[in-house]
Amino acid sequence: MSVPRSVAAHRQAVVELLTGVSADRGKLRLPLLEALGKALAVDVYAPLSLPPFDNSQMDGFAVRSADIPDGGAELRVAEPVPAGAAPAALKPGFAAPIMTGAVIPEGADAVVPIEKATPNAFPDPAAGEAVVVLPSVAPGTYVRDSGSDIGKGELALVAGTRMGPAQLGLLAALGLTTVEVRKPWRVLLVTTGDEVVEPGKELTAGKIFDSNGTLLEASMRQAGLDVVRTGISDDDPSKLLAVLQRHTGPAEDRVDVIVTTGGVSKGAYEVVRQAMANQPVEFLPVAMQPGGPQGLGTVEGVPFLGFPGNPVSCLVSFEMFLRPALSQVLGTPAQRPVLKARLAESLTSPEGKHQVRRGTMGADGTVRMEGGAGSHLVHALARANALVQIPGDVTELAEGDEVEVWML
Ligand SMILES: Nc1nc2c(c(=O)[nH]1)N[C@H]1C(S)=C(S)[C@@H](COP(=O)(O)OP(=O)(O)OC[C@H]3O[C@@H](n4cnc5c(N)ncnc54)[C@H](O)[C@@H]3O)O[C@H]1N2
Ligand code: MOO
Repeated sequence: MSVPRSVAAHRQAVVELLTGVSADRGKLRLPLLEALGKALAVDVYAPLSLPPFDNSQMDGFAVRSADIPDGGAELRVAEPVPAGAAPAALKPGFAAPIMTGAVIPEGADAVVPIEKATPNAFPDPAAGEAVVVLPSVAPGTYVRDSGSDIGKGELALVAGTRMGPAQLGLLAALGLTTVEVRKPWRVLLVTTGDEVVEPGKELTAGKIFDSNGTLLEASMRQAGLDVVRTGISDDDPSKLLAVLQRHTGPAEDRVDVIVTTGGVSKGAYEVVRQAMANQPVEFLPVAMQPGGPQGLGTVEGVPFLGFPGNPVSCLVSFEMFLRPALSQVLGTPAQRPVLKARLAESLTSPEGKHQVRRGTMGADGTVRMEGGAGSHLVHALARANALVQIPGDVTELAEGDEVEVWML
């Protein structure tokens, strides 16, 4: 019986396994929204400045600050400047009603918010000439300078950046409609087990629906991977190996990583273990629960990860090993946010095993457990928003104790 490997050592082994894969699958030009979650393939430089022109930060009056001495001044009201208009220059002695985002007229160098004007409402342009009394204002007040966010020609996003909402929003602000991203890695995902049937099919005695396929495909897609599914493999090892080998050849069908679920522990029909008998794949215990039994190696040179079959175990395996390793090797996906939280309840944990409980982080910084430690508890998993990390040397924690949580 081999000594269980630590969580950190197993994660490092996954990193090393993936480091051997060529990270460069080429580039792909996609419409912005289809690039969500993918990694930028090239540096992007700003084709224009942001803001593109000096503009007002407030609804108010654009003024020449030199026109207003300490104590304020009465100025004549000029033509209003709505957002989107190209205004005329501001004459000395005038104040132009200006809206947030509108171009600062030539000659103006500050904005006085409408709340500080007397009267504190914009005059009706149809009512003829008007005057307004304004307090003095320093040059530059409430003016958003052209290029103050980014200047034309500056580096907007560096190659490798993960395209989230903010990054895509920036590219849209720069007027871009498409972006070059790294072609995502392709993962072959195979769920196994004679007892497992596709959702939607008939559930006969002793059978259960396949939750792992959906759970892991969703996790992988969220992490920016392309997923190839084969359907559920039964308990025939030679058939399983043949399925995997269809995706390990030099052709188009070759994948970058293979992930299976189930068939890795100590039962009499461990299909994944048996299928890997002549492949450089190691089956080993990791000192973690859920996700203790793991398979790791290569099939015809393609990295292979054999996750355990329990649904929570395979999700935890993905979050603890594959997702962080991808972040490290590819730069995407982003790491899960790691927080400290206070336990809302006491708990116990098995000695010598890093336990990953599922919990809900509250707004008050406490975390409460969702369900028990069992790795079959998919309903409790669906209520959780965090993985609660309990190190292997901790066996008891009291309410209020601090724990590390990974936000899902
Ligand atoms: N004698 C021992 N038995 C077990 C050990 C052990 O060390 N000694 N380890 C236990 C632990 S921990 C885990 S985790 C599981 C891992 O088992 P396998 O990876 O071999 O997976 P299966 O036996 O195929 O399935 C386990 C469990 O999960 C259900 N399952 C499987 N696939 C799916 C799916 N696609 N969707 C939903 N549920 C699935 C399956 O029906 C089983 O209930 O082994 C323990 N046993
Ligand atoms: O380690 Mo298994 O993954 O508990 O359920």
